[in-house]
Amino acid sequence: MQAPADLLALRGQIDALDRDLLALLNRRAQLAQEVGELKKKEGSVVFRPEREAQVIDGLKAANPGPLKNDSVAPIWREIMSACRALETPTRVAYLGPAGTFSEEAALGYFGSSLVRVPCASIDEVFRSTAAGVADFGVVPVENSTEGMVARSLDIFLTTPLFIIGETSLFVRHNLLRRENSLEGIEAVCAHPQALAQCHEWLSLHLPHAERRPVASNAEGARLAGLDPKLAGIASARAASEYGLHVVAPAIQDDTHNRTRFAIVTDPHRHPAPKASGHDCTSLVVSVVNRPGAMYDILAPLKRHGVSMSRLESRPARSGQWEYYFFIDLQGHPDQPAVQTAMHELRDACAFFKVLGTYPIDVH
Ligand SMILES: C=C(O[C@@H]1C=C(C(=O)O)C=C[C@H]1O)C(=O)O
Repeated sequence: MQAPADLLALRGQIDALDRDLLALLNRRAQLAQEVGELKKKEGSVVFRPEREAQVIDGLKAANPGPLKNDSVAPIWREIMSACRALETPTRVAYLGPAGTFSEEAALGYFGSSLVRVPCASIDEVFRSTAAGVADFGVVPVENSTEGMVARSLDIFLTTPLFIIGETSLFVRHNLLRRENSLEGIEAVCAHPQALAQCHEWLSLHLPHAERRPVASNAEGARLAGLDPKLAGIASARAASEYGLHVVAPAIQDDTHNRTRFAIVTDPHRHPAPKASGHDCTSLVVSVVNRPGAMYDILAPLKRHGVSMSRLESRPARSGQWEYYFFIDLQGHPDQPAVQTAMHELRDACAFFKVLGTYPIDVH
């Protein structure tokens, strides 16, 4: 049946605009190529997280609508990803295999024009990035239900890599299986964090099924694809990747479940991002255990008006100190108040390491 005339007319206008957009995007891509040539001459790096954050911030501020501001960031991340790929390939390591939330975080942050380097463990993500097999690594650092990701934080203590960005993701866990039914599931295979985040649902609906921890949720989905007695807990993308049914969607106990990821790289190959205007500086420190030690950490921040957006403690395993504190400060060391507060903090601490300074995640 012929579409009504006004629909055809509107679609005609959309087609014409798409041609204009394509021409504009190609002009943008050419400019990015020229920027790439300049960078090559200077011997400087291609990826500039602070510039990309400013591009998105600026467009959101200028957006007259009706396009929602939430749509601006993902659209321009893709555009910048495609432009960046014309300058140089971006190789990104993350906890694989295909279909993990870490992969989704990598695609959300860098856009889909990237070279995927899936790794078998968080340790391998750090190792591959340090060895130069990947330019960047994406590692989970905290979850809104389960708290910190201990393995990542432990590696941060000693890794030579530093953080140049952050991204966070709504994590929706789904029960996946070959059969579209809950009958006859003997074991649920997933990453220990996912099993923990779905604890109440599993206790209620599959009280007799074994909870089997595996290296990643995608690995659990892969195993569920091989054996009808197994189920996995993973993303909807993993379901299509492994040909499984979503037997029960969104089974996480907390509907606002979010995971925050850090983007890491080698400081010998990549400079620290310059100030973008909305930045975060991550530190790990320890103090000798004596009365007032915690006050000594907090006092310099109060004195210089620097806000702290995160304070996490982790037991030290050396026996020498009691705890390490992971601290996120709002701001960039280019700002005198932040720099002075960090100097004073360093003097008050037995151990002090800057993990990185980077633009705050823009949605
Ligand atoms: C074009 C540039 O290179 C990259 C691509 C960007 C873009 O497409 O806007 C922005 C920053 C860089 O990550 C640039 O540095 O300006």
